[in-house]
Amino acid sequence: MILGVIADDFTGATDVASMLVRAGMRTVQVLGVPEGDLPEADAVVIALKTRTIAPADAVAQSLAALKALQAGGARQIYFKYCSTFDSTAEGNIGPVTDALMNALGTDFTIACPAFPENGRTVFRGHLFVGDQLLSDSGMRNHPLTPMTDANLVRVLQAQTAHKVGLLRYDHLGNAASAGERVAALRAEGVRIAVADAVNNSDLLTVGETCAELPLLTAGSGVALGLPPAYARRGWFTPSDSAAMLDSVSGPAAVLSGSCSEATNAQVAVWRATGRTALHIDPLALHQGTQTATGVLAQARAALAQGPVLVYATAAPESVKAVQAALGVLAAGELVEHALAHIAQGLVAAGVRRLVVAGGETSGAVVQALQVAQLRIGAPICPGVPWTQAALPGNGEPMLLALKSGNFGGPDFFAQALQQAGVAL
Ligand SMILES: Nc1ncnc2c1ncn2[C@@H]1O[C@H](COP(=O)(O)OP(=O)(O)O)[C@@H](O)[C@H]1O
Ligand SMILES: O=C(O)[C@H](O)C(=O)COP(=O)(O)O
Repeated sequence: MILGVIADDFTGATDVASMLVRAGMRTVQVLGVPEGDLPEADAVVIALKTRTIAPADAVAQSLAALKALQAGGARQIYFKYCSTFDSTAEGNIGPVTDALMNALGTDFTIACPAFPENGRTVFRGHLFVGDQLLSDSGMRNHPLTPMTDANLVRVLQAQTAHKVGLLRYDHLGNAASAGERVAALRAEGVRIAVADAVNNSDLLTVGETCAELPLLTAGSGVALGLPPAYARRGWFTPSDSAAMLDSVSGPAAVLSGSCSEATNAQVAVWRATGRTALHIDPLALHQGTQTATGVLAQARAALAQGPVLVYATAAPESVKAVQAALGVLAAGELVEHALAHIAQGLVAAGVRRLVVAGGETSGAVVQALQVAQLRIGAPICPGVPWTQAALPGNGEPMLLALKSGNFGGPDFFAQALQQAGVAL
């Protein structure tokens, strides 16, 4: 193993795994910290569900993942978080980064969430989503991690006691210049440098500059720049390793717990087609006037007519009203548990092609399905591949597309299902 990745949510894990596969690395994703040995691969991605949990718990799980990756022989560790730097004020990007640095005995790393292909760029330390500052984008309304400050140096400095600096765009013309700037930052006592990146060329420079650091922290974008740097060092030979997933038949479904602008649009497009779309109302769930079991029964009945969408996805004002009534974390858990229960019931009813929208949602669903490992297939869109799991017990194949909330075009759900051979 060359690269060991610790991802703080499940869609982010498949996102970075997909980027590594595209760059020719044989990549396997495991879900949670496995008991036994890690599979043999160029890169192993350990998907955790630590983005919004208590910092101490996120640190403990990340250190356990580090231990497993080190036992697997990883040369470099990559802490993967969201391209929109999703975190609460307490963390967990800062606390986990600090803990991993201490465990690895390193005094310097970078923080580079940029993913220009999906409109995430960092300029002078400020994160942009398209042409909007992060704090002006839809991410300001995220249910669990509202991002209200685009200045990443300031955001990260509030999460760590170590000095945070900036590897600015004008030092990224080439790896030599970037390396000189890194040396200067280290001499100034900077331990974590936010790295600008406004295009893929910057990511290639960052990859070459950072390929021999014990640790780097990033979104999935840097996974574009690292493999070429590894190949230049003779560490691996790129191959077309995107898994040819099995052809899987059987009913299909979409479960959506993301409330991002992109997912709201995707739900609206699906509903406009007249296909089955079943709404989960968190307040009704809480009051008992709606139950996950009841929605599951409706969904199972509708499978005979074709793929079904079950969604809690809602506009920001509706989400805020639910959170005011139930509490932020309680509302999130209530919906995640409902969608996880429905996922279990749909798989028991024969669903074998499943799209899940939302990082926390995907974590809850995949954990409920007790899936241990994913083979990474071809991308549906940048950052979202189809993956293949073996269901516990009989090992029957199942296709899963774990969609990051902000990724994919308006017609993503139909596009994904058609790519998996579903007739719509
Ligand atoms: N209508 C709703 N009201 C309140 N919370 C909701 C609602 N729908 C979904 N949620 C919660 O919002 C969170 C969305 O997070 P996530 O699944 O990671 O989506 P994203 O990928 O867009 O960040 C989850 O905890 C989910 O349970
Ligand atoms: O946007 C990214 O970098 C990742 O794909 C990711 O972490 C998405 O997280 P989300 O919770 O699904 O938005």
